[in-house]
Amino acid sequence: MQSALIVGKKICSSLLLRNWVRPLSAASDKLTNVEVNDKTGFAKLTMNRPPVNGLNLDLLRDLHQSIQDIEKNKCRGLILTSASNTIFSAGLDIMEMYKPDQERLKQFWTALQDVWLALYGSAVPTAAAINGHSPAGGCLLAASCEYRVMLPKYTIGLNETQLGIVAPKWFMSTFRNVLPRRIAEQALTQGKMFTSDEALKIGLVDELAATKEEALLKCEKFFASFAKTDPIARYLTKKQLRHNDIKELLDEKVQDVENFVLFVNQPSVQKGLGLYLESLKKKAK
Ligand SMILES: CCCCC/C=C\C/C=C\C=C\CC(=O)SCCNC(=O)CCNC(=O)[C@H](O)C(C)(C)COP(=O)(O)OP(=O)(O)OC[C@H]1O[C@@H](n2cnc3c(N)ncnc32)[C@H](O)[C@@H]1OP(=O)(O)O
Repeated sequence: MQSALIVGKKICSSLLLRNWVRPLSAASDKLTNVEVNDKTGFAKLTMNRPPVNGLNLDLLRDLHQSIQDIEKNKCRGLILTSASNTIFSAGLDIMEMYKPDQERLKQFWTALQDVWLALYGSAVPTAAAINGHSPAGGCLLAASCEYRVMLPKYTIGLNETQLGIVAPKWFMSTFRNVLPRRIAEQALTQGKMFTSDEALKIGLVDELAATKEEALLKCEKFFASFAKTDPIARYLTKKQLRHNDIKELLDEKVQDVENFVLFVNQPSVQKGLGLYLESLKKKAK
């Protein structure tokens, strides 16, 4: 595990200090970084896998560990964001799916399931400060949170159909939890990527912010809106609302991994992934 959890149980639950707690070790070699504001109890979980926060097995495992740690420490809010200035997350690291090692491929998908289950079902209030592009798996993470604040001039969406991929049911449930059903259906079938303005208009994000700092503040303001609610009642309400989506994946977790492995190993899918990777690399030249 490479996550830098820089808060101990004491700090998080007793809320003693005033500012964001500084990292204990340099953040540059960590895939995720957690900072807890000991005054508010809000945790900032930053993805830090340059260049694009591609969700590979290691980053997913780190994310899972960090979410669990934040949860265990009874933080009062979790803000998911990115260390990059332009990318929230490019979604799944396609290298994990292209010519894969079969055992690792299973672990990879299981790790994604675990991150989703932890984030979507988190007892701690969650928000995403989307400070860059957020396609596919990046959008999944943001949409799994309860609130989203996005910076202008970026794009977000579940673009799977454009890549010849059928998004799994739990990706779709996540979208349906945020968007009106008809808009979710159109967005998913078209594989549409929305600009920040469009995302705001359809309700995929809740607010726009000019800077990352402003986005973080807006996420904190969202958490503050729960000041007068009972945390247990709040969580049980969220839990019930999300119960069916979570149960559906839990009931089919192993089958879902098998579906994924079967799908990814199809020669046509491998060919498509190879071409897509090439196109991304050509674009970078
Ligand atoms: C019914 C049964 C169902 C079973 C389940 C089946 C299937 C589900 C399977 C899969 C689900 C997948 C969901 C996903 O998340 S797939 C990933 C989708 N992501 C994308 O399409 C985004 C692609 N990337 C981009 O659009 C741009 O890179 C981006 C806008 C994010 C950033 O642009 P920018 O110009 O800043 O940077 P680039 O030069 O494009 O990229 C830099 C560098 O990074 C590499 N790269 C980018 N994205 C990825 C990625 N997702 N995976 C791996 N590598 C990526 C890019 O190639 C460049 O590399 P290099 O040239 O520097 O080596």
